[in-house]
Amino acid sequence: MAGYVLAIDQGTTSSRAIVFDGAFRIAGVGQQEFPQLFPRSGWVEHDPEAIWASVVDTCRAALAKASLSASDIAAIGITNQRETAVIWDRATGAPIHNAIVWQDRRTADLCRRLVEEGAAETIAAKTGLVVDPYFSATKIAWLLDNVPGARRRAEAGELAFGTVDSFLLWRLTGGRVHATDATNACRTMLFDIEANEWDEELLRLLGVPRALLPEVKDCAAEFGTTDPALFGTPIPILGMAGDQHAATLGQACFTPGMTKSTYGTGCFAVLNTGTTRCHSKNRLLSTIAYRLDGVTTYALEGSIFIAGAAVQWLRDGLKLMERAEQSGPMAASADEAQDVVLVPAFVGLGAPHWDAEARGAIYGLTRNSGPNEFARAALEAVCFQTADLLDAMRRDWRGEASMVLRVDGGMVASDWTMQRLADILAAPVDRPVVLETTALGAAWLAGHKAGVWPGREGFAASWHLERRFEPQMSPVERGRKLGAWADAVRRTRSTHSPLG
Ligand SMILES: Nc1ncnc2c1ncn2[C@@H]1O[C@H](COP(=O)(O)OP(=O)(O)O)[C@@H](O)[C@H]1O
Ligand SMILES: O=P(O)(O)OC[C@H](O)CO
Repeated sequence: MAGYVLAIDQGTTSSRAIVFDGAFRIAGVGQQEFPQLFPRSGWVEHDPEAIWASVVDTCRAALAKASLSASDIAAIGITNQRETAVIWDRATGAPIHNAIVWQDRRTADLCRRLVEEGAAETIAAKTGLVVDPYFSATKIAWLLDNVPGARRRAEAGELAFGTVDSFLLWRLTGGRVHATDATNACRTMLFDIEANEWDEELLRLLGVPRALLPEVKDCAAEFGTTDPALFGTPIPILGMAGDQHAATLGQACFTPGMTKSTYGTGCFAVLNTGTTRCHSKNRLLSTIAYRLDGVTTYALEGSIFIAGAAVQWLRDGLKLMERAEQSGPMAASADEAQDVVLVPAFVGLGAPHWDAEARGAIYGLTRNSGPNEFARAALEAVCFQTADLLDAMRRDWRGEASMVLRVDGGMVASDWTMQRLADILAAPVDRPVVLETTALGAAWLAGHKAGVWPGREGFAASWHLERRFEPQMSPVERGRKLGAWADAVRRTRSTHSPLG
Protein backbone atom coordinates (compact mmCIF):
# COMPACT_ATOMS: atom_id res chain seq x y z
CA MET A 1 0.00 0.00 0.00
CA ALA A 2 1.12 3.56 -0.72
CA GLY A 3 2.77 4.78 2.51
CA TYR A 4 3.26 8.45 1.69
CA VAL A 5 0.92 11.21 2.80
CA LEU A 6 0.52 14.62 1.16
CA ALA A 7 -0.28 17.62 3.37
CA ILE A 8 -1.63 20.81 1.83
CA ASP A 9 -0.82 23.75 4.13
CA GLN A 10 -2.57 26.83 2.77
CA GLY A 11 -1.20 29.69 4.91
CA THR A 12 -1.78 33.44 4.93
CA THR A 13 1.25 34.39 2.91
CA SER A 14 2.14 31.18 1.11
CA SER A 15 0.86 27.75 0.16
CA ARG A 16 2.95 24.71 0.95
CA ALA A 17 2.53 21.09 -0.05
CA ILE A 18 4.63 18.53 1.78
CA VAL A 19 4.99 14.79 1.13
CA PHE A 20 5.79 12.80 4.28
CA ASP A 21 7.06 9.23 4.20
CA GLY A 22 5.95 6.42 6.54
CA ALA A 23 8.53 7.53 9.16
CA PHE A 24 7.09 11.12 9.21
CA ARG A 25 10.14 12.40 7.30
CA ILE A 26 9.77 15.09 4.66
CA ALA A 27 10.20 13.55 1.19
CA GLY A 28 9.32 16.58 -0.93
CA VAL A 29 8.15 20.19 -0.54
CA GLY A 30 6.52 22.72 -2.84
CA GLN A 31 6.06 26.31 -1.69
CA GLN A 32 4.69 29.42 -3.35
CA GLU A 33 3.89 32.90 -2.07
CA PHE A 34 0.83 34.66 -3.48
CA PRO A 35 -0.18 38.35 -3.51
CA GLN A 36 -1.60 40.08 -0.44
CA LEU A 37 -4.21 42.64 -1.49
CA PHE A 38 -4.80 45.76 0.63
CA PRO A 39 -7.60 47.61 -1.22
CA ARG A 40 -8.19 50.08 1.65
CA SER A 41 -6.77 50.81 5.07
CA GLY A 42 -7.59 47.86 7.35
CA TRP A 43 -8.84 45.68 4.46
CA VAL A 44 -6.97 42.48 3.50
CA GLU A 45 -8.00 40.25 0.59
CA HIS A 46 -6.72 37.22 -1.34
CA ASP A 47 -7.65 36.18 -4.85
CA PRO A 48 -9.13 32.65 -4.42
CA GLU A 49 -7.92 31.75 -7.93
CA ALA A 50 -4.34 32.65 -6.91
CA ILE A 51 -4.73 30.47 -3.81
CA TRP A 52 -6.08 27.59 -5.90
CA ALA A 53 -3.35 27.88 -8.55
CA SER A 54 -0.65 27.94 -5.86
CA VAL A 55 -2.09 24.82 -4.20
CA VAL A 56 -2.19 22.81 -7.44
CA ASP A 57 1.32 23.96 -8.42
CA THR A 58 2.82 23.20 -5.01
CA CYS A 59 1.21 19.74 -4.84
CA ARG A 60 2.67 18.89 -8.23
CA ALA A 61 6.05 20.33 -7.19
CA ALA A 62 6.12 18.34 -3.93
CA LEU A 63 5.32 15.10 -5.79
CA ALA A 64 8.04 15.86 -8.35
CA LYS A 65 10.64 16.67 -5.63
CA ALA A 66 9.84 13.38 -3.89
CA SER A 67 10.00 11.57 -7.28
CA LEU A 68 6.54 10.15 -6.61
CA SER A 69 3.27 9.98 -8.47
CA ALA A 70 -0.30 10.30 -7.17
CA SER A 71 -0.62 6.51 -6.88
CA ASP A 72 2.14 6.53 -4.18
CA ILE A 73 0.05 8.82 -1.97
CA ALA A 74 -2.24 7.05 0.51
CA ALA A 75 -4.16 10.18 1.47
CA ILE A 76 -4.24 13.98 1.52
CA GLY A 77 -4.68 16.13 4.63
CA ILE A 78 -5.70 19.77 4.23
CA THR A 79 -4.81 22.52 6.71
CA ASN A 80 -5.40 26.21 6.18
CA GLN A 81 -5.40 29.82 7.30
CA ARG A 82 -8.64 30.00 9.27
CA GLU A 83 -11.65 32.37 9.25
CA THR A 84 -10.85 33.76 5.77
CA ALA A 85 -14.19 33.77 3.91
CA VAL A 86 -14.85 32.73 0.30
CA ILE A 87 -18.24 32.60 -1.43
CA TRP A 88 -18.51 30.94 -4.82
CA ASP A 89 -21.09 29.98 -7.44
CA ARG A 90 -22.09 26.34 -7.10
CA ALA A 91 -22.70 26.02 -10.88
CA THR A 92 -19.38 27.42 -12.12
CA GLY A 93 -17.12 27.24 -9.04
CA ALA A 94 -16.24 30.91 -9.62
CA PRO A 95 -15.80 33.09 -6.50
CA ILE A 96 -18.20 36.06 -6.38
CA HIS A 97 -15.53 38.30 -4.75
CA ASN A 98 -12.00 38.11 -3.43
CA ALA A 99 -11.61 36.17 -0.19
CA ILE A 100 -11.89 38.44 2.87
CA VAL A 101 -8.88 37.54 5.00
CA TRP A 102 -8.95 36.91 8.76
CA GLN A 103 -6.92 40.09 9.36
CA ASP A 104 -9.48 42.29 7.58
CA ARG A 105 -11.18 44.93 9.78
CA ARG A 106 -13.92 46.22 7.44
CA THR A 107 -16.70 44.81 9.62
CA ALA A 108 -15.67 46.61 12.84
CA ASP A 109 -18.88 48.71 12.74
CA LEU A 110 -21.10 45.65 12.41
CA CYS A 111 -19.26 44.07 15.35
CA ARG A 112 -19.78 47.19 17.44
CA ARG A 113 -23.50 47.07 16.59
CA LEU A 114 -23.74 43.42 17.63
CA VAL A 115 -22.14 44.27 20.97
CA GLU A 116 -24.42 47.28 21.48
CA GLU A 117 -27.46 45.09 20.74
CA GLY A 118 -26.34 42.73 23.50
CA ALA A 119 -25.39 39.75 21.31
CA ALA A 120 -21.87 39.25 22.71
CA GLU A 121 -22.96 37.03 25.56
CA THR A 122 -25.00 34.63 23.39
CA ILE A 123 -22.19 34.50 20.85
CA ALA A 124 -19.58 33.74 23.52
CA ALA A 125 -21.80 31.10 25.16
CA LYS A 126 -22.44 29.25 21.91
CA THR A 127 -19.25 29.73 19.92
CA GLY A 128 -16.61 30.43 22.59
CA LEU A 129 -15.56 33.50 20.54
CA VAL A 130 -15.54 37.22 21.22
CA VAL A 131 -17.29 39.56 18.77
CA ASP A 132 -14.53 40.71 16.45
CA PRO A 133 -14.12 41.21 12.68
CA TYR A 134 -11.52 38.38 12.85
CA PHE A 135 -14.17 35.66 12.52
CA SER A 136 -15.96 34.68 9.29
CA ALA A 137 -19.59 35.54 10.11
CA THR A 138 -19.45 39.32 9.66
CA LYS A 139 -17.31 38.87 6.53
CA ILE A 140 -20.06 36.64 5.05
CA ALA A 141 -22.66 39.27 5.95
CA TRP A 142 -20.54 41.95 4.25
CA LEU A 143 -20.23 39.88 1.05
CA LEU A 144 -23.99 39.20 0.96
CA ASP A 145 -24.76 42.88 1.46
CA ASN A 146 -22.15 44.33 -0.88
CA VAL A 147 -21.87 42.01 -3.89
CA PRO A 148 -24.86 42.79 -6.18
CA GLY A 149 -27.43 39.97 -6.15
CA ALA A 150 -25.49 37.86 -3.65
CA ARG A 151 -28.13 37.69 -0.94
CA ARG A 152 -30.91 36.65 -3.34
CA ARG A 153 -28.66 34.02 -4.94
CA ALA A 154 -27.53 32.71 -1.55
CA GLU A 155 -31.14 32.31 -0.44
CA ALA A 156 -31.91 30.46 -3.69
CA GLY A 157 -29.11 28.00 -2.89
CA GLU A 158 -26.99 29.06 -5.86
CA LEU A 159 -23.95 30.05 -3.77
CA ALA A 160 -21.63 28.22 -1.38
CA PHE A 161 -19.61 29.66 1.52
CA GLY A 162 -16.41 28.13 2.78
CA THR A 163 -13.31 28.85 4.72
CA VAL A 164 -10.25 28.11 2.58
CA ASP A 165 -10.27 24.36 3.40
CA SER A 166 -13.81 24.07 2.10
CA PHE A 167 -13.11 26.05 -1.07
CA LEU A 168 -10.06 23.89 -1.79
CA LEU A 169 -12.05 20.71 -1.13
CA TRP A 170 -14.72 21.86 -3.58
CA ARG A 171 -12.08 22.48 -6.25
CA LEU A 172 -10.02 19.34 -5.49
CA THR A 173 -13.09 17.11 -5.79
CA GLY A 174 -14.19 18.77 -9.04
CA GLY A 175 -17.16 20.53 -7.38
CA ARG A 176 -18.57 17.35 -5.84
CA VAL A 177 -18.07 17.95 -2.10
CA HIS A 178 -19.09 20.94 0.04
CA ALA A 179 -17.79 20.13 3.52
CA THR A 180 -15.54 21.41 6.26
CA ASP A 181 -14.31 20.09 9.61
CA ALA A 182 -15.29 21.05 13.16
CA THR A 183 -12.15 23.15 13.79
CA ASN A 184 -12.76 25.38 10.79
CA ALA A 185 -16.51 25.57 11.45
CA CYS A 186 -15.90 26.74 15.02
CA ARG A 187 -14.06 29.85 13.78
CA THR A 188 -17.01 31.19 11.77
CA MET A 189 -18.98 32.53 14.80
CA LEU A 190 -21.98 30.53 13.51
CA PHE A 191 -21.19 27.12 15.05
CA ASP A 192 -22.27 25.91 18.48
CA ILE A 193 -19.17 24.19 19.84
CA GLU A 194 -21.06 22.12 22.41
CA ALA A 195 -24.06 21.08 20.26
CA ASN A 196 -21.57 20.60 17.40
CA GLU A 197 -23.84 22.12 14.74
CA TRP A 198 -24.59 25.32 12.87
CA ASP A 199 -26.71 27.48 15.14
CA GLU A 200 -30.05 28.74 13.77
CA GLU A 201 -30.21 31.71 16.17
CA LEU A 202 -26.76 32.94 15.10
CA LEU A 203 -27.59 32.40 11.42
CA ARG A 204 -30.67 34.62 11.89
CA LEU A 205 -28.72 37.21 13.86
CA LEU A 206 -26.08 37.53 11.15
CA GLY A 207 -28.53 37.08 8.25
CA VAL A 208 -26.69 34.06 6.84
CA PRO A 209 -28.87 31.62 4.85
CA ARG A 210 -28.41 27.99 5.92
CA ALA A 211 -28.15 26.98 2.22
CA LEU A 212 -24.72 28.64 2.01
CA LEU A 213 -23.04 26.43 4.58
CA PRO A 214 -20.96 23.25 4.22
CA GLU A 215 -21.50 19.94 5.99
CA VAL A 216 -19.30 19.70 9.14
CA LYS A 217 -17.23 16.51 9.63
CA ASP A 218 -14.64 15.17 12.08
CA CYS A 219 -11.02 16.16 11.40
CA ALA A 220 -10.26 12.64 10.16
CA ALA A 221 -13.08 11.65 7.81
CA GLU A 222 -13.92 10.70 4.22
CA PHE A 223 -13.85 14.09 2.50
CA GLY A 224 -13.95 12.70 -1.06
CA THR A 225 -11.29 11.99 -3.70
CA THR A 226 -9.38 14.34 -5.95
CA ASP A 227 -10.51 14.91 -9.51
CA PRO A 228 -8.32 12.54 -11.63
CA ALA A 229 -7.61 15.43 -14.02
CA LEU A 230 -5.50 17.12 -11.31
CA PHE A 231 -2.77 14.67 -10.35
CA GLY A 232 -3.34 11.63 -12.59
CA THR A 233 -4.99 9.15 -10.23
CA PRO A 234 -7.64 10.11 -7.68
CA ILE A 235 -6.27 10.54 -4.12
CA PRO A 236 -8.53 10.19 -1.05
CA ILE A 237 -8.80 13.31 1.12
CA LEU A 238 -8.99 12.01 4.70
CA GLY A 239 -7.82 14.83 6.96
CA MET A 240 -8.77 18.45 7.57
CA ALA A 241 -8.07 20.98 10.32
CA GLY A 242 -7.48 24.71 10.65
CA ASP A 243 -3.76 25.41 10.79
CA GLN A 244 -3.51 26.12 14.53
CA HIS A 245 -5.45 22.96 15.32
CA ALA A 246 -3.28 20.93 12.95
CA ALA A 247 -0.18 22.39 14.65
CA THR A 248 -1.58 21.33 18.04
CA LEU A 249 -1.83 17.79 16.67
CA GLY A 250 1.54 18.00 14.92
CA GLN A 251 3.12 19.04 18.23
CA ALA A 252 1.44 15.98 19.79
CA CYS A 253 -0.32 18.16 22.40
CA PHE A 254 -2.82 15.38 23.09
CA THR A 255 -2.73 15.70 26.88
CA PRO A 256 -4.77 18.37 28.72
CA GLY A 257 -2.41 21.08 29.99
CA MET A 258 -0.03 20.94 26.99
CA THR A 259 0.48 24.20 25.06
CA LYS A 260 1.89 25.01 21.64
CA SER A 261 2.49 28.40 20.10
CA THR A 262 2.90 28.96 16.37
CA TYR A 263 4.80 31.98 15.04
CA GLY A 264 3.89 32.66 11.39
CA THR A 265 2.20 35.78 10.06
CA GLY A 266 0.38 35.97 13.41
CA CYS A 267 0.95 34.01 16.61
CA PHE A 268 -1.51 31.55 18.07
CA ALA A 269 -1.09 29.85 21.44
CA VAL A 270 -3.32 26.81 22.03
CA LEU A 271 -3.76 25.01 25.38
CA ASN A 272 -5.42 21.58 25.28
CA THR A 273 -8.18 21.63 27.93
CA GLY A 274 -9.54 18.11 27.36
CA THR A 275 -13.04 16.95 26.51
CA THR A 276 -14.81 19.46 28.76
CA ARG A 277 -15.03 23.01 27.51
CA CYS A 278 -13.15 25.62 29.56
CA HIS A 279 -14.90 29.03 29.58
CA SER A 280 -12.46 31.95 29.56
CA LYS A 281 -12.83 34.81 32.01
CA ASN A 282 -9.79 36.54 30.55
CA ARG A 283 -10.86 37.12 26.96
CA LEU A 284 -9.22 34.09 25.46
CA LEU A 285 -11.13 32.00 22.95
CA SER A 286 -12.72 28.76 24.03
CA THR A 287 -12.43 26.69 20.90
CA ILE A 288 -12.35 23.16 19.45
CA ALA A 289 -8.83 21.72 19.49
CA TYR A 290 -9.87 18.75 17.31
CA ARG A 291 -12.76 16.37 16.82
CA LEU A 292 -11.90 12.70 16.31
CA ASP A 293 -14.34 9.75 16.19
CA GLY A 294 -17.15 12.13 17.13
CA VAL A 295 -15.39 13.20 20.37
CA THR A 296 -14.59 16.90 20.72
CA THR A 297 -11.42 17.98 22.53
CA TYR A 298 -11.48 21.65 23.52
CA ALA A 299 -8.78 24.30 23.84
CA LEU A 300 -8.13 27.80 25.08
CA GLU A 301 -6.59 29.91 22.36
CA GLY A 302 -4.82 33.25 22.42
CA SER A 303 -4.65 34.88 19.00
CA ILE A 304 -2.17 37.62 18.09
CA PHE A 305 -2.67 39.14 14.65
CA ILE A 306 0.86 40.35 13.94
CA ALA A 307 4.00 38.30 14.65
CA GLY A 308 6.20 37.54 11.60
CA ALA A 309 4.16 40.15 9.74
CA ALA A 310 6.02 42.81 11.79
CA VAL A 311 9.30 41.42 10.43
CA GLN A 312 7.81 41.54 6.93
CA TRP A 313 6.91 45.19 7.54
CA LEU A 314 10.50 45.99 8.54
CA ARG A 315 11.73 44.15 5.45
CA ASP A 316 9.20 45.23 2.78
CA GLY A 317 7.70 48.43 4.18
CA LEU A 318 10.63 50.15 5.89
CA LYS A 319 13.30 48.29 3.87
CA LEU A 320 15.46 47.92 6.98
CA MET A 321 16.64 44.45 5.92
CA GLU A 322 16.63 42.23 2.87
CA ARG A 323 15.71 38.93 4.51
CA ALA A 324 13.61 38.07 7.58
CA GLU A 325 16.54 35.98 8.95
CA GLN A 326 18.56 39.19 9.44
CA SER A 327 16.16 40.39 12.15
CA GLY A 328 17.65 38.14 14.89
CA PRO A 329 21.30 39.19 14.41
CA MET A 330 20.19 42.84 14.13
CA ALA A 331 18.25 42.55 17.41
CA ALA A 332 21.31 40.99 19.05
CA SER A 333 23.32 44.10 18.11
CA ALA A 334 20.72 46.58 19.37
CA ASP A 335 21.70 49.08 22.07
CA GLU A 336 20.77 47.61 25.49
CA ALA A 337 20.39 51.12 26.92
CA GLN A 338 17.46 51.99 24.64
CA ASP A 339 13.95 50.81 25.50
CA VAL A 340 12.30 51.00 22.10
CA VAL A 341 8.88 49.31 22.28
CA LEU A 342 6.74 48.50 19.23
CA VAL A 343 3.04 47.71 19.65
CA PRO A 344 2.29 46.13 16.25
CA ALA A 345 -1.46 46.82 16.29
CA PHE A 346 -1.47 47.23 12.48
CA VAL A 347 -4.88 45.55 12.26
CA GLY A 348 -6.00 46.18 15.84
CA LEU A 349 -5.11 44.11 18.88
CA GLY A 350 -6.23 40.50 19.33
CA ALA A 351 -6.34 38.53 22.60
CA PRO A 352 -6.64 39.46 25.38
CA HIS A 353 -7.45 43.09 24.38
CA TRP A 354 -9.74 42.62 21.33
CA ASP A 355 -9.41 46.21 20.23
CA ALA A 356 -10.30 46.32 16.51
CA GLU A 357 -9.63 50.04 16.24
CA ALA A 358 -6.22 50.34 17.89
CA ARG A 359 -3.39 51.00 15.43
CA GLY A 360 0.35 50.40 15.74
CA ALA A 361 2.69 52.66 17.73
CA ILE A 362 6.35 52.83 18.63
CA TYR A 363 7.69 54.36 21.86
CA GLY A 364 11.04 55.31 23.31
CA LEU A 365 12.75 56.55 20.13
CA THR A 366 15.89 58.69 20.47
CA ARG A 367 18.28 60.18 17.92
CA ASN A 368 20.35 57.01 18.34
CA SER A 369 17.50 54.61 17.50
CA GLY A 370 18.05 52.76 14.25
CA PRO A 371 17.28 49.56 12.33
CA ASN A 372 18.70 47.29 15.06
CA GLU A 373 16.46 48.76 17.76
CA PHE A 374 13.45 48.45 15.42
CA ALA A 375 14.29 44.79 14.75
CA ARG A 376 14.60 44.05 18.48
CA ALA A 377 11.33 45.86 19.19
CA ALA A 378 9.49 43.82 16.52
CA LEU A 379 10.81 40.49 17.84
CA GLU A 380 10.29 41.40 21.49
CA ALA A 381 6.68 42.45 20.77
CA VAL A 382 5.97 38.82 19.85
CA CYS A 383 7.49 37.64 23.15
CA PHE A 384 5.57 40.19 25.25
CA GLN A 385 2.28 39.29 23.57
CA THR A 386 2.90 35.58 24.20
CA ALA A 387 3.54 36.39 27.87
CA ASP A 388 0.17 38.21 28.02
CA LEU A 389 -1.58 35.18 26.50
CA LEU A 390 0.05 32.59 28.76
CA ASP A 391 -0.67 34.73 31.77
CA ALA A 392 -4.39 34.83 30.82
CA MET A 393 -4.33 31.06 30.20
CA ARG A 394 -2.86 30.38 33.63
CA ARG A 395 -5.66 32.41 35.21
CA ASP A 396 -8.37 30.55 33.23
CA TRP A 397 -7.11 26.97 33.40
CA ARG A 398 -7.43 25.20 36.73
CA GLY A 399 -6.01 21.86 35.58
CA GLU A 400 -2.35 20.90 35.60
CA ALA A 401 -0.34 22.67 32.94
CA SER A 402 3.11 21.94 31.62
CA MET A 403 5.47 24.89 32.09
CA VAL A 404 7.12 24.10 28.77
CA LEU A 405 5.94 25.75 25.58
CA ARG A 406 6.28 23.84 22.28
CA VAL A 407 6.92 26.27 19.43
CA ASP A 408 6.77 26.15 15.63
CA GLY A 409 6.23 28.36 12.56
CA GLY A 410 8.57 30.39 10.34
CA MET A 411 9.81 32.74 13.10
CA VAL A 412 11.09 30.03 15.42
CA ALA A 413 14.08 29.58 13.13
CA SER A 414 15.39 32.68 14.93
CA ASP A 415 17.48 31.54 17.94
CA TRP A 416 17.60 35.08 19.31
CA THR A 417 13.80 35.32 19.34
CA MET A 418 13.37 31.93 21.00
CA GLN A 419 15.91 32.79 23.71
CA ARG A 420 14.21 36.12 24.34
CA LEU A 421 10.85 34.31 24.46
CA ALA A 422 12.11 31.95 27.18
CA ASP A 423 13.53 34.97 29.05
CA ILE A 424 10.30 36.95 28.91
CA LEU A 425 8.13 33.94 29.82
CA ALA A 426 10.57 32.82 32.53
CA ALA A 427 9.86 29.29 31.25
CA PRO A 428 11.53 26.80 28.90
CA VAL A 429 10.72 26.90 25.18
CA ASP A 430 10.98 23.65 23.20
CA ARG A 431 11.70 23.68 19.47
CA PRO A 432 11.05 20.32 17.75
CA VAL A 433 13.13 18.72 15.00
CA VAL A 434 10.24 18.91 12.53
CA LEU A 435 9.25 22.56 12.29
CA GLU A 436 6.52 21.84 9.73
CA THR A 437 4.20 20.78 12.52
CA THR A 438 1.08 22.25 10.91
CA ALA A 439 1.54 20.13 7.80
CA LEU A 440 2.57 17.15 9.92
CA GLY A 441 -0.64 17.39 11.98
CA ALA A 442 -2.78 17.42 8.83
CA ALA A 443 -0.76 14.52 7.42
CA TRP A 444 -1.24 12.55 10.65
CA LEU A 445 -5.02 12.97 10.44
CA ALA A 446 -5.03 11.64 6.89
CA GLY A 447 -2.34 8.97 7.33
CA HIS A 448 -3.93 7.52 10.44
CA LYS A 449 -7.37 7.49 8.83
CA ALA A 450 -5.85 5.73 5.79
CA GLY A 451 -4.41 3.09 8.13
CA VAL A 452 -0.77 3.74 7.15
CA TRP A 453 0.25 5.81 10.23
CA PRO A 454 -0.02 4.96 13.93
CA GLY A 455 -2.51 6.37 16.46
CA ARG A 456 -1.90 9.10 19.05
CA GLU A 457 0.65 7.27 21.20
CA GLY A 458 2.82 6.05 18.37
CA PHE A 459 2.71 9.46 16.74
CA ALA A 460 3.46 11.31 20.02
CA ALA A 461 6.53 9.09 20.49
CA SER A 462 7.88 10.39 17.17
CA TRP A 463 8.01 14.02 18.48
CA HIS A 464 11.69 14.90 19.01
CA LEU A 465 13.26 17.93 20.62
CA GLU A 466 15.78 19.86 18.54
CA ARG A 467 16.64 22.48 21.18
CA ARG A 468 15.36 23.68 24.56
CA PHE A 469 15.80 27.40 25.34
CA GLU A 470 16.10 27.96 29.12
CA PRO A 471 15.32 31.36 30.67
CA GLN A 472 18.42 33.40 31.57
CA MET A 473 17.17 36.96 32.12
CA SER A 474 17.12 38.35 35.67
CA PRO A 475 13.66 38.83 37.24
CA VAL A 476 14.37 42.55 37.61
CA GLU A 477 15.19 43.02 33.94
CA ARG A 478 12.20 40.94 32.92
CA GLY A 479 9.86 42.93 35.17
CA ARG A 480 11.18 46.20 33.79
CA LYS A 481 10.64 45.10 30.19
CA LEU A 482 7.14 43.74 30.83
CA GLY A 483 6.27 46.99 32.62
CA ALA A 484 7.40 49.07 29.62
CA TRP A 485 5.32 46.82 27.35
CA ALA A 486 2.17 47.11 29.51
CA ASP A 487 2.56 50.88 29.52
CA ALA A 488 2.98 50.97 25.72
CA VAL A 489 -0.16 48.84 25.20
CA ARG A 490 -2.17 51.08 27.52
CA ARG A 491 -1.14 54.14 25.52
CA THR A 492 -1.99 52.43 22.21
CA ARG A 493 -5.50 51.20 23.06
CA SER A 494 -8.34 53.01 21.27
CA THR A 495 -10.80 54.70 23.59
CA HIS A 496 -13.85 53.34 21.75
CA SER A 497 -13.10 49.65 21.26
CA PRO A 498 -16.36 47.65 20.76
CA LEU A 499 -15.57 45.50 23.75
CA GLY A 500 -14.09 48.29 25.84
N1 LIG B 1 14.57 33.77 10.76
C1 LIG B 1 13.48 34.50 10.94
N2 LIG B 1 13.44 35.45 11.90
C2 LIG B 1 12.33 36.19 12.13
N3 LIG B 1 11.18 36.05 11.41
C3 LIG B 1 11.15 35.12 10.45
C4 LIG B 1 12.29 34.31 10.16
N4 LIG B 1 11.96 33.48 9.15
C5 LIG B 1 10.67 33.76 8.82
N5 LIG B 1 10.18 34.76 9.59
C6 LIG B 1 8.82 35.32 9.56
O1 LIG B 1 7.91 34.22 9.66
C7 LIG B 1 6.78 34.41 8.79
C8 LIG B 1 6.61 33.19 7.91
O2 LIG B 1 6.27 32.09 8.69
P1 LIG B 1 5.22 31.00 8.14
O3 LIG B 1 5.07 30.01 9.23
O4 LIG B 1 5.68 30.54 6.80
O5 LIG B 1 3.93 31.95 7.98
P2 LIG B 1 2.44 31.72 7.39
O6 LIG B 1 2.09 30.27 7.59
O7 LIG B 1 1.61 32.66 8.22
O8 LIG B 1 2.44 32.13 5.95
C9 LIG B 1 7.04 35.65 7.99
O9 LIG B 1 6.19 36.68 8.49
C10 LIG B 1 8.51 36.02 8.24
O10 LIG B 1 8.67 37.40 8.37
O1 LIG C 1 -1.37 31.63 8.19
P1 LIG C 1 -0.99 31.68 9.64
O2 LIG C 1 -0.04 30.58 10.01
O3 LIG C 1 -0.55 33.00 10.11
O4 LIG C 1 -2.36 31.34 10.46
C1 LIG C 1 -3.49 32.11 10.29
C2 LIG C 1 -4.54 31.72 11.32
O5 LIG C 1 -5.14 30.48 11.07
C3 LIG C 1 -5.59 32.78 11.42
O6 LIG C 1 -6.50 32.47 12.45
